[in-house]
Amino acid sequence: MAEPLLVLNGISRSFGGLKAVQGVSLSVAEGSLSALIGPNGAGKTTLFALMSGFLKPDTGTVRFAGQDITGREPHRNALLGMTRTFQIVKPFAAQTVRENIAVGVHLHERSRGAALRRADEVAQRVGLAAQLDKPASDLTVAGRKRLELARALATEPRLLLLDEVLAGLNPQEIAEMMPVVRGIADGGVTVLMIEHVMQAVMNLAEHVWVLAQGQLIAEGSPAEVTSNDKVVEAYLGHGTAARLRKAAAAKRVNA
Ligand SMILES: Nc1ncnc2c1ncn2[C@@H]1O[C@H](COP(=O)(O)OP(=O)(O)OP(=O)(O)O)[C@@H](O)[C@H]1O
Repeated sequence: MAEPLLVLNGISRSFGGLKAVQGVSLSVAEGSLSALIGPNGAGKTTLFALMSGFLKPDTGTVRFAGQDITGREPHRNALLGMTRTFQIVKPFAAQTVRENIAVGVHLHERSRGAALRRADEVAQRVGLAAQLDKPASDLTVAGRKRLELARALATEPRLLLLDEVLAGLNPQEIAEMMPVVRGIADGGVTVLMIEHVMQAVMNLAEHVWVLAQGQLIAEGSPAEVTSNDKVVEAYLGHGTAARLRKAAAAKRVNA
């Protein structure tokens, strides 16, 4: 059987005395659309940085596309097909949307003309075709999120790591963005997303990993993890699962 596209084995990373990520092992299957969730400060972004080479793990290994890439620079990982987006979106404000997307295309394409033409195709995929000539600074928050997605997609990833692409969007913008993410996965790109918007996790993800205080505490389908006591407690505090069950039982008796 072919090795999964991404395999983490016992990954740990501390910052001073803080164990941000502790002994995380997981495998991402090629072609899947999955999510990494967990409370604030759980270590999700750190784990993305460890996968993609922005940080080096203290211990553990990262394998991607059949190769050991532990500690390898992000640029080399992008060439191999792993690209991440960032929570804080920073486009080149004075440049047009087309030029910003072309920056991503240039990973594999030297010709300026070809990169700009390819940018138009990528913009189409994320719903930015009408904004191509605008400076990036003119985009709304939702537009900037789409641009961040487009720049990543322009590098032609096999694995796309999305760090909260829905954060800061209103419910309508979230509803409009979800099919874009689905479309990218349907187009053959393996997607792993960090996401706090549970509606998106429930609707999009086939598989979910839950991180709390640097450790994986659960994994499974969205329905499985959201009904897991450990997960409820990680989000809402110790004893919550029991309290919720008690409240639900009392409600049934009173009904
Ligand atoms: N470069 C760093 N130096 C020191 N501490 C860091 C660094 N990066 C992250 N941390 C700490 O590591 C822990 C995990 O942070 P991380 O950003 O990975 O969490 P997260 O799950 O992505 O949180 P959020 O959902 O709020 O974005 C936090 O306590 C954070 O303060």
